[in-house]
Amino acid sequence: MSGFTSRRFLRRLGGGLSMLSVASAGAYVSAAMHPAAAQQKAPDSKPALAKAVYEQQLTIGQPHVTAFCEWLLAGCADALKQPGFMGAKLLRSTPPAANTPLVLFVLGGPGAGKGTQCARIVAEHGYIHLSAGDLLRAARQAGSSEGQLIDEYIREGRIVPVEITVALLRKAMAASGGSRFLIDGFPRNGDNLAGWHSQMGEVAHVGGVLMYDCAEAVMEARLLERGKTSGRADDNAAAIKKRFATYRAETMPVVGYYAQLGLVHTIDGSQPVEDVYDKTQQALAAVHKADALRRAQVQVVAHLYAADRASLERWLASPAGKAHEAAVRERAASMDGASRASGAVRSRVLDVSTSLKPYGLDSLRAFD
Ligand SMILES: Nc1ncnc2c1ncn2[C@@H]1O[C@H](COP(=O)(O)OP(=O)(O)OP(=O)(O)O)[C@@H](O)[C@H]1O
Ligand SMILES: Nc1ccn([C@H]2C[C@H](O)[C@@H](COP(=O)(O)O)O2)c(=O)n1
Repeated sequence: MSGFTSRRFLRRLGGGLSMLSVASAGAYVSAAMHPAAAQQKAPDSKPALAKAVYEQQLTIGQPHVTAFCEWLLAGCADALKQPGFMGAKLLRSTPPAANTPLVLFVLGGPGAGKGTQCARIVAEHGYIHLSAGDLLRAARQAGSSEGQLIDEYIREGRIVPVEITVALLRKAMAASGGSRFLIDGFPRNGDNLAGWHSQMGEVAHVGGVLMYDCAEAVMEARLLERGKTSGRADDNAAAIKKRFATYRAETMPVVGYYAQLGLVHTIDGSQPVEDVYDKTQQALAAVHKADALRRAQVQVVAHLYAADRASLERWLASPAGKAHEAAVRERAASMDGASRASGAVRSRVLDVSTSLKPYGLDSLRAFD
C-alpha cells in the first residue's frame, strides 16, 4: 500500500483520474472518478449507473479524519485502475451516538453520600441530578397507580420493577432538556440494568459510574442521624439492614458489570465531604475527557462503484484488493485507542439492484 500517499494520488489525478471536490455541508469529503466513466459524461446522455458498490465503514476520532480520508481516497484511486470500476466516494457524517446525552450513574450503599456529592456536582458542573429513589417517592406521593406497589417495595428495602423506574427517569430526562445527567441510585439490580439497556441504550450514553465506597457501620450511623429529620420511612434500623442486604446481593453485581467495562470510578465515601468531592472532581475530569472524544467522532464511509459485482469480487480476491482491505484495517487499528470508536472496519459488497439507494455516477457528478 505504498501508493497510499496523497502526493502520488495527486500526480495520478493529473494523469487522468478526475477529483471532484465537494461543496455541500461537509457531508461529502471527496470523490474520484475513473477516466473511462468520466468520459461518458456527455451533456445530453444519461450517466452510466454503477451496478455494485464496495462499501467500507468505520468510526474514528476527529483528529484523524482529514489525514485518514486523504489516505483512503488515494487508495481508492489505486483501485479505480481496475476494469469495470467507475468511481469512488468518501462520505463522512456524525454518528448518532455522538449526540446523545451523557449519563453518569451514581452508586454506593445507602448513606454513602451519593446525594450529597451530586448536589455539589450540579452546582459546579451543570448536571441534571435525578435520584431514582426521589422519583419513586414522588410518584408514590402523587398517588400514581403504582403508588401502593412502590410504597411496599420501599418499606421492604426491595427494588421496584424497572418498568416503573425507567419510565420516571426517561420522563424526567426529557422534561429537563439537559444534556448531562447524574442518575443517582440506579441501576440497582440486574432488572434495572436490563431495563435501562432496552429502553435507554440508544437514547443516552453511559460515560461512567461514580461509586462511593463506605463501611456499613459508617453508613448506618449517618442514616440513623438523617432519620431524625428526613421523614423517610426507610431510615430506621430494621429497614437499613434490609437495604444493606439488597445492596450487597443485587447492586454490587451491577458495579462489577460496569467495572469490567472500565467505567467505574471508586471513591472513598467515608472521608469528609470536601475530600470526597476532590476525588469526585478527578473522576469527572477523566469522564469529561473521554466524552469529548466521543462527541468528536466521525463516521467515514468509502464507496467504490463498479459496473458489475463480479469486477468488485475479482478485485477483492486479488492481491491488490486484499492489500487494500488489510491496509485500511491496519491504519484504523493504528489510531490511538482513545480516539477510535471502533477499529473494526465493516466491509461489504452491495448489489445496487437490491439496495434501496441508487448508487449512480450522477451522485458523483452532483458535486462537479
Ligand atoms: N462525607 C460525609 N461525611 C459525613 N457525613 C456525610 C458525608 N456525606 C454525606 N453525609 C451525610 O450522610 C447522610 C447520607 O448522605 P446522602 O443522603 O448524601 O447519602 P445517599 O448515599 O444519597 O443515601 P441514600 O442512598 O439513602 O439516598 C446525610 O445526612 C449526609 O449529610
Ligand atoms: N433504582 C431504584 C432506586 C431506588 N429504589 C427504591 C428502593 C430504595 O430502598 C428506595 C430508596 O432509594 P434511595 O433514595 O435510598 O436511593 O427507593 C428502587 O426500587 N429502585
